[in-house]
Parts: sequence; C-alpha cells; structure tokens
Amino acid sequence: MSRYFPLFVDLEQKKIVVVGAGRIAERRIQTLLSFEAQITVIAPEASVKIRKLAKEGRLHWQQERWSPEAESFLDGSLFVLAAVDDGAVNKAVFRACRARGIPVNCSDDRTRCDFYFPGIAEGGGVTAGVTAGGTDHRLAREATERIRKCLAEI
Ligand SMILES: C[C@@]1(CC(=O)O)C2=NC(=C\c3[nH]c(c(CCC(=O)O)c3CC(=O)O)Cc3[nH]c(c(CC(=O)O)c3CCC(=O)O)/C=C3\N/C(=C\2)[C@@H](CCC(=O)O)[C@]3(C)CC(=O)O)/[C@H]1CCC(=O)O
Ligand SMILES: NC(=O)c1ccc[n+]([C@@H]2O[C@H](COP(=O)([O-])OP(=O)(O)OC[C@H]3O[C@@H](n4cnc5c(N)ncnc54)[C@H](O)[C@@H]3O)[C@@H](O)[C@H]2O)c1
Repeated sequence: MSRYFPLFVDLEQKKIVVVGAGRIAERRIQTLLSFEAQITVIAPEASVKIRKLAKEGRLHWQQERWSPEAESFLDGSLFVLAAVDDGAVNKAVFRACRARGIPVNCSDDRTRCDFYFPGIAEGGGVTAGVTAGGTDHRLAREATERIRKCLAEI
C-alpha cells in the first residue's frame, strides 16, 4: 500500500454516514461535528452522548441495524465510517460503499480504508492531521500529542 495523502476537506453541510454508535463512532462523530459536518448515524443502540446529540437535533440517528434496505441512506454522502463491533457488518458496509463509489473507512480493518481517520492537532490557526500510515495508532497518538504541544506554543 502506498502512503496516504493528507487532504484537507470542507465538511460544512456535507453528509457523512456513520454505521455504529459506540465508543469509536462517538469519538469520531464529535470530531466531525466540530468541523460542521451533517451526520447520519445508523445503529440499533447508541451511546448516551450520541443519543443526546440526536435529541438536540445535532445529528440524525436512524435507529436500525445495517441491512440492504439501509443502503439508501448512503446516497449523497461524502464518505462513510463503519464502526460496528461486528466485522461482517463493517465488511457489508464496505462493499455497499464500494459499489456506489463512496469512500469508506472500516475502523476494524486497515485494509478496508479508502482513507484513515487522523489524529488531529489544532492551535495558532493551524490544523494538523496525523497518521502513521495505518500501521501504528499508538505512534499516531503520540505524534499528535507532541504536535498539539508544539502548536500551543505558536
Ligand atoms: C489516530 C486514531 C484516530 C481515531 O481513531 O480517532 C486512530 N486510532 C486511534 C486509536 C486506537 N486505535 C485502536 C485502539 C484500541 C487498541 C489500543 O488501545 O491499542 C485505539 C485507542 C483508543 O481507541 O483509545 C485499535 C485499532 N485501530 C485500527 C485498528 C484496525 C487495524 O489496524 O486494522 C485497530 C484494532 C481494532 C480491533 O482490534 O478490532 C485502525 C486504525 N486506527 C486509526 C486511527 C487509523 C490510522 C492509524 C495510523 O495512523 O497508523 C486506522 C488504520 C484506520 C482507521 O480507523 O481510520 C486514534 C489515536 C489518536 C488519538 O487518540 O488521538
Ligand atoms: N480504529 C480505531 O481506532 C479502533 C479502536 C478500537 C476499536 N476499533 C474497532 O471499532 C469497532 C467499534 O468498536 P467500539 O468500541 O466503538 O464498539 P461498541 O461496542 O462501543 O459499539 C458498537 C456499535 O455498533 C452497533 N451495532 C451492532 N450491530 C450493528 C448492526 N448490525 N448495524 C449497525 N450497528 C450495529 C451497536 O449498536 C453499537 O452502537 C470494533 O470493530 C473495534 O474492533 C477501532
């Protein structure tokens, strides 16, 4: 696999579908909301925080399991995150996105990621996205923290 290119994208008003509403989905949704994305979550159960965001109208929670019928929710999305605690479901989401030409990230399998979710460091008017090339999330976290400290001094 070649190195992934760091692209900086305007997410304001862009539809993003997240399948799964647990710990990983919640962390990533909070990040994406801070970039003004329009989130649709598909999951039968959701974390307390995601339920609260849905109640406040800050995202749309489609309370159902992934199924072939749910595929219609993918239409018009800029990209999709699959963060279900069941590899078979993440794989099914991956296939549905590939069939539609929608970039997809499976949080349980680096080989099923058209893009990686980065560590994000911001400060002094700078936004940095950090990846260790998909091979080492601990290294990505450590580098992100170091860059955060660096940007705090700018
Ligand atoms: C950077 C960060 C962003 C974020 O997630 O926000 C991130 N992972 C983070 C944390 C983290 N990841 C994992 C744990 C729990 C285990 C532990 O504690 O060790 C924790 C800790 C936690 O969750 O606290 C496990 C894990 N991660 C991946 C797999 C699957 C695989 O490797 O195939 C598995 C095994 C899952 C399983 O076993 O089922 C895959 C990916 N994780 C990535 C990003 C992508 C690029 C990574 C890179 O650049 O190299 C990539 C490749 C794809 C993607 O998901 O985009 C964030 C750290 C920064 C921060 O916290 O600030
Ligand atoms: N990439 C990363 O950084 C990283 C880190 C840790 C774990 N993971 C992986 O991410 C995935 C999610 O982990 P988590 O800790 O958020 O899990 P979790 O148990 O907290 O949440 C799982 C979510 O999936 C939903 N779900 C279950 N079946 C579903 C279905 N059929 N259709 C739609 N939604 C369904 C549940 O309702 C729940 O909201 C796991 O595969 C885990 O291995 C990735």
